[in-house]
Amino acid sequence: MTDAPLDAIEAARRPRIAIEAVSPTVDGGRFPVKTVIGRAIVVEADVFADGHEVLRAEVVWRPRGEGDWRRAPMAELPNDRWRAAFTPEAIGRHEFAVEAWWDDFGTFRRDLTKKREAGLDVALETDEGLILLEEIASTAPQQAAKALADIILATRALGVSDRVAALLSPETHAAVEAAGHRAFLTRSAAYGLEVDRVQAAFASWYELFPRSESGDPTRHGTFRDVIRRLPQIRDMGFDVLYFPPIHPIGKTNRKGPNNTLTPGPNDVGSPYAIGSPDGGHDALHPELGSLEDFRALVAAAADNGLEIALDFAIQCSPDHPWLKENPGWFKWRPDGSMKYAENPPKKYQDIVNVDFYGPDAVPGLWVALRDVVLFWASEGVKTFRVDNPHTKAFPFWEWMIEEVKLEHPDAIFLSEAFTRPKVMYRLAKLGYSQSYTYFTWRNHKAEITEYLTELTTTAPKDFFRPHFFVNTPDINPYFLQTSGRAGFLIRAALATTLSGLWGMYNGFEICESAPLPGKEEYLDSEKYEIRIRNWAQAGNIIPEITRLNRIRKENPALHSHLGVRFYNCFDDHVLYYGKPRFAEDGSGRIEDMVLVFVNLDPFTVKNAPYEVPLWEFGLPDHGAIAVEDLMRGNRFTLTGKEQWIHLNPNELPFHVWRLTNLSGVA
Ligand SMILES: O=P(O)(O)O[C@H]1O[C@H](CO)[C@@H](O[C@H]2O[C@H](CO)[C@@H](O)[C@H](O)[C@H]2O)[C@H](O)[C@H]1O
Repeated sequence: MTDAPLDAIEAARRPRIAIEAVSPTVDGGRFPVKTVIGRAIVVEADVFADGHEVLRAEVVWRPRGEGDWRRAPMAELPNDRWRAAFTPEAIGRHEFAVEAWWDDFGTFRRDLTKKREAGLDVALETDEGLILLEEIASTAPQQAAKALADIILATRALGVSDRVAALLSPETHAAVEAAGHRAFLTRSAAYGLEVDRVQAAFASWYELFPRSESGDPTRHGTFRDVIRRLPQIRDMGFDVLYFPPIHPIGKTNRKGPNNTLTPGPNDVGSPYAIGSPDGGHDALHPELGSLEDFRALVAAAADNGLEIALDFAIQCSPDHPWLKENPGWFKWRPDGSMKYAENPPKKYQDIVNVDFYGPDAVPGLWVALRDVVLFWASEGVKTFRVDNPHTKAFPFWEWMIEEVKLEHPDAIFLSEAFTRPKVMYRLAKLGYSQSYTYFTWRNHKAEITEYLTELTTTAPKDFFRPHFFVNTPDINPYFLQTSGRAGFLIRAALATTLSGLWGMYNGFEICESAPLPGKEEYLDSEKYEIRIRNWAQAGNIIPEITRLNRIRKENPALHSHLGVRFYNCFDDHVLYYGKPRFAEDGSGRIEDMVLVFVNLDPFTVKNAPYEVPLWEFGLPDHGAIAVEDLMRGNRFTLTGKEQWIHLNPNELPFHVWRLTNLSGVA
C-alpha cells in the first residue's frame, strides 16, 4: 500500500511554530473559560520552533463579534512556556488566542551582539543586517517603510563600528517594530471566554419564603411584607435575596405539612408545585401580590443594595395551564395519566416533568421556557437559581443560557444539581455561572482540604464556581442537628471564607435545626407551611454573620475560592488556611493575607501548635509579621514561625486574621 505523495507546497504552509498546551481552556476549547470583569486572566502556552531563532508571542483577545483583536505581549518562562495577562473590559462572550512569530531582526540583533562581544569581524553581518532591513521595509506600511529607508541610507554610509551601533540602536528597533514584520506568523485556535459581572463569582445570598414574612402565622405573607424586611437583610451584609418559586400553586396532589399527602383545606402546599388556573411560570401567586407589588419589591431591594434571585423550576403541577394547552410537551401513559416527578428516593407526587423531546416540545417548549426567563429578566430579575437541572436535557441548557445571555449578558444562573461530580461539572461547562456543591456534607479537615484542592487546582477551577450554602430548605445538615450554636458559627466561618459565593436559608441565623426524626429535613418544613420566626431570639448569630460578610467585602482575597492555601496546624480538628492578595505589579509579591483557623469540633476547646506562613512574605523563620484580628478588631505582632492557637467553641470557634508585612504597616 502506498500513500499519496505529500504535496510539498501544502506541507510548507503548515505552521513552523508550535503552539501547544494553551491554558486556561475547557475541553480543548469546546466550552468557554469563565472569568469576571476587572479580574486579570493569565494565559499560558508552550511556544517553540525548530532552530535557534528568537520567537515572540502575544495573547490576542476580543469580544465576540468584534473585528479587531486587542493584544498583550507574552513573556518567556523556562522550558518554552510563555505567559501574558489581560483584563477584559466588558461582560459577555469573548475569544482569545495565542499568536507567535519568528523575530528575524531580534535574531539578527542577538547574534550580532554576541559576535561583537566575542571580538569577531562583523563587517559582512552589517551588510546582512541592511539587506534584512530592506526586506522588512518592502512589506511595511508606507510611513514605517520610509523611516526604514532613511535608516538604511544613513547606515550604509557608516564604518563598521558605527553601522553596528546604528543597527543595534533603539531608533532602528522602533522602526522595525512599526513595520510589523512577523515571519512564520502562527495563531492557535480561538478559545471562548465568558466574562461575567462580579456577582457571578462573589456574592452573599439570603433565602426566604415570602409567604412567611407577614409576622402572623394566620396571614399569608406578601411582597410588601418582604419590603419591610429588606433593611434587616441588607444590614447583615447580604447582596442577593433569593425566593423559592413565587408562582401559583396547584391543588391536585398538594402536599400537606411535613411532606404528607393528606393536606387540609387551608394548607398552602409546596411552592415547587407550579401552576394553577391562576397561571404558570410567568404568573405570580395571587396571595403574594400583584406584578406591581413585585416590581415595587425589586426596586426596593435595589435601593437596599440587594438583587432578587428567582427559582426557575421546570416542572408543573397537574393544574398548570400548559398541560391542557400543550399536551405534546409532556409524556402521557397509555391510560392518559402521567408519572409524577422523582429524585430518588424523593417522591414529588404534586408535580409532573415536561418532556424535552416530546412530540411538540422542539421548539415550542424550549422557546416557552426561554421566554419565561426572558420575561422575568425584563422585570429586572437577572439571577436565577435553577431547580434540578441535572434531570433536564443538556442541549437545552446550553441553548437557553446562551440565548438569555445574548439579550442579558448580566444574567446569572445557579445550578441546583446535587448529583455526580461529572454531571455537576458538565452543567457548569454548558453555561451555569455558579453551582451548588458537596460543601454541606464536608465536615472533616481531610475532606474539606481534599474538596477545596479539587475545586481550586484541577480542571473545574476554570469553569466551575462553587456556591457554599450552609443549609437549604431541603438540607438540614446532620452536623447542625447536633452541634449547637458553635456548629453554626463553624459552618458560617467556613462558607464565608472558603468561597466567593455563600448562602444561607433563613433560620440559620437563629440556629434552627429541629429535624424530621432521622432525616436531613427540617421538622415542620417551610416548604409545606408558613413559618414565623423571632429573629431576635437569644443565641442568634446575626452579629457574627454581619461581621463575616463585612470581612468578605473588605478583603478581595475572599472574593473567590481560588487561591486558598492550607497550612500546618498540628491538630486533626483545626482547619487552617490562608488566602493571599497579590501586588498588582505582577511581581507575585503578597500584599497581605487573610488567615483562618476553624475548630471543627463544636464541643472541645483546642490549643494547637501551628506555623505562621512567614515564608510566603519572604521572611525568615524568626521573622515578625503584623496581625489584625478581623473578628475582634485588635492588632498584634507575631514573631517566629512556631506558634500556638487557642480556639474555644463556647466563645468563637474560629479566628479570621489579616497578616501584613511589618514594612507595610503604617
Ligand atoms: O430534587 P432536589 O433535591 O434537587 O430538590 C429540589 O427540587 C424539588 C422538586 O422541585 C423540590 O421539592 C419540593 O417540591 C416538590 C414539588 O412541589 C415537593 O413534592 C417536595 O416535597 C418538595 O420538597 C425541592 O424543594 C427543590 O430544592
